[in-house]
Amino acid sequence: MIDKDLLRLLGDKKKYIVYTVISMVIGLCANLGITMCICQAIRLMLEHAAPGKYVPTLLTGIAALLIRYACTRCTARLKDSIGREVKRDLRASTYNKIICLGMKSTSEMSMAGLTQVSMEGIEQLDLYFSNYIPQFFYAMLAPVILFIVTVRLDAKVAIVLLCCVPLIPVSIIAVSKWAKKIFAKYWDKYTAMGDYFLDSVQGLKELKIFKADARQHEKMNQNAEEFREITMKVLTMQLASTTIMDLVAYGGAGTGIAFAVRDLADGKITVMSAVFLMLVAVDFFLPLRAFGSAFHVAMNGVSAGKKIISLLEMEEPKWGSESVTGNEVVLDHVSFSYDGKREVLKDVNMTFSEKGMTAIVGESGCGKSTIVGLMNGNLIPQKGSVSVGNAKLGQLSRADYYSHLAVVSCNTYIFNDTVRNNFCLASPWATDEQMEAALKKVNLWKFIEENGGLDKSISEDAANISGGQKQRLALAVNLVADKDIYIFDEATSNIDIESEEIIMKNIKALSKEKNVIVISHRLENIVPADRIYYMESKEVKECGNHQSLMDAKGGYAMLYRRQKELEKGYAEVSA
Ligand SMILES: Nc1ncnc2c1ncn2[C@@H]1O[C@H](COP(=O)(O)OP(=O)(O)OP(=O)(O)O)[C@@H](O)[C@H]1O
Repeated sequence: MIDKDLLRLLGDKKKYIVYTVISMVIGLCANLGITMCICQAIRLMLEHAAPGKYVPTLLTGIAALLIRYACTRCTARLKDSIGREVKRDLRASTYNKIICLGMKSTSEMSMAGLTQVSMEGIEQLDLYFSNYIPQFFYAMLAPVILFIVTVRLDAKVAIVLLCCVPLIPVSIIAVSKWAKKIFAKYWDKYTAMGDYFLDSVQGLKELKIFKADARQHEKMNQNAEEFREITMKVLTMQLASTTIMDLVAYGGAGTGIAFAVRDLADGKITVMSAVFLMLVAVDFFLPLRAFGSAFHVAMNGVSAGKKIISLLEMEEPKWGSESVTGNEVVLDHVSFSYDGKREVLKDVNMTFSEKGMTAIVGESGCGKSTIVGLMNGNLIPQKGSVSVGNAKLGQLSRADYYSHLAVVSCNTYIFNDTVRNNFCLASPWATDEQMEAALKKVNLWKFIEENGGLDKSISEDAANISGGQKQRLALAVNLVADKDIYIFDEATSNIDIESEEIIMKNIKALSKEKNVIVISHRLENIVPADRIYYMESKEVKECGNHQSLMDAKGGYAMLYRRQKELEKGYAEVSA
């Protein structure tokens, strides 16, 4: 009933659970004190005692009431602390994990899934830790304490009540299997609905253009309907379970009371004992009844907790603490597979010199972007190694390596901020003059100057500038950052010829000083490269400069000629 894995997430907060249970137990004892005082008062009334005789009972009752009040406040505060601190710690650890995983986190778990797990999943776990776990221990202790107190008054009644108590956990266990399945499905449906919604909103433009929005709308409705159905199942299950627990609790208490009344009628117990037993009979069951209610809410937290654990247990790219000593990047007999079954890179050897331009080309799907993933440390090769300078990538400090590395791709993110602040994110020390010079290099300064200068605001994902301007801005930001190793992964795809030419001119100039690695579908762009690796179905097939590869008349030459013909044909059609 308590998940050990989830308990581990509590860390050093376990002590709060102990304090909470102690506070609840003291509250129960105070409650028993109040009940005893009520019984004593009834006895005094039956004996027509003088008012002065009520004073000690009244004072004891008030003291017990105050203790009870203090315990209730204390329990609430402790539960609140558990919830707050667990949430804070889990938010910090999921956030740190997402940061450590880098791009891996978003490639292995959908964005909606990540958001739901790190926001709502953690909220659900709050109830699991702050309510369910303390209630579990309290529900185990309370009937035993009550038994010890009542057994001396009427052993038969105490035994009957204690024997009926386990019926509640039995009913909880009976529905728990059903509940587990339903809650697992509930979370799956919930995240699926979130994924679908986010996907549809992100692709709304395409949906409108394809006139597929109505169909997507229907699918979204269907997802929402499935979620409604599973939610109704959850509620039905909770209602059924609560009804069963109520029957057991009040049925059990009723049976105990019936025995007490019979013993009173037979003269075996005093009126005071009978009243006391009647008043506390239901208390045998209420803690377990409350535990049963917490159980259903907790089950939701368990499903969310499992997802959080699977996120926290995802293997992180391994980094060390060494500093970068050189900028040459070497892939030595590298083989890689995403799923451990299908190899996507096989025995790849590549050298990217400290200075100069090296290109990787090949048909779509041959493994070029996978090589970028290996070079930026987000992927780890199963065989072979990636080295930078004299050190293996895994030995380097990530912060130090990233201070030497820039990766510019067609979807480099531009933040929803001013142009200046986008520069400052990468280079906090950058001056306005440096930014202006970089923007001039990429032929963007005139546009920026006419539109508010460096204070121009860029909207989310650069929606208020063109694709070519966005990519030129990304290049300018990275030029100012002044790194040593530049990877351009399809940095010029989907943009106008003018922007492409400007970017390629800058890349070539950069390669005089830096290690520049270019991946481009358009082979014309990599003609000036000092070295070209031509890949075909996961392997490096050819290597050399453009002329030597053309002379070799192999796969590269064929691909280059085919592209040239296509471009010529396209130019004729468009003319
Ligand atoms: N995250 C992933 N999980 C599983 N397989 C993947 C993943 N990413 C890529 N692949 C597979 O690995 C192979 C190499 O993909 P990669 O993206 O490296 O190729 P590429 O040469 O960059 O392709 P393109 O030129 O189209 O961008 C492909 O068969 C692809 O389906």
